Amino acid sequence: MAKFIKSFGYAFSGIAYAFKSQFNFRFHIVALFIVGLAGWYFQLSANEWLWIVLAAGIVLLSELFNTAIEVLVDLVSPDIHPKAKVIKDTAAAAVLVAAIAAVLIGLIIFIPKIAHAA
Ligand SMILES: Nc1ncnc2c1ncn2[C@@H]1O[C@H](COP(=O)(O)OP(=O)(O)OP(=O)(O)O)[C@@H](O)[C@H]1O
Repeated sequence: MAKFIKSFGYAFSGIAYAFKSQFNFRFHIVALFIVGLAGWYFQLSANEWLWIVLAAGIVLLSELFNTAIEVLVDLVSPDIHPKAKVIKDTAAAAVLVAAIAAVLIGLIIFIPKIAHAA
């Protein structure tokens, strides 16, 4: 049990590192908070919340992997290397793809509600 709790501590320290070091991670947390407030205001259905949770999870997951990959590349290749560039750029692209999907999901859910309220 102590080992299980300890592993949570390690995971939270990873989240804390990403939060402190990555502007994008903080930006996505703020965006998620705003989406949460909007969801509460528009009284989203359970299905709509599921999509929001999935989108947010994928964005934060990709941010955390991107952070881990950046640190790993800096560790193994502190000097400039074309492959280090490809690895970092591809990891960043994964975040971009997740963020675009999340924005599209947000638009599909919120645009009809905003149009209806206007
Ligand atoms: N060792 C390297 N060799 C070649 N290109 C690199 C290297 N490190 C970084 N780069 C290039 O610079 C870009 C930015 O790298 P950096 O490590 O600053 O990441 P970042 O996305 O700006 O993250 P951070 O949030 O840490 O600033 C990378 O996407 C890559 O194109």
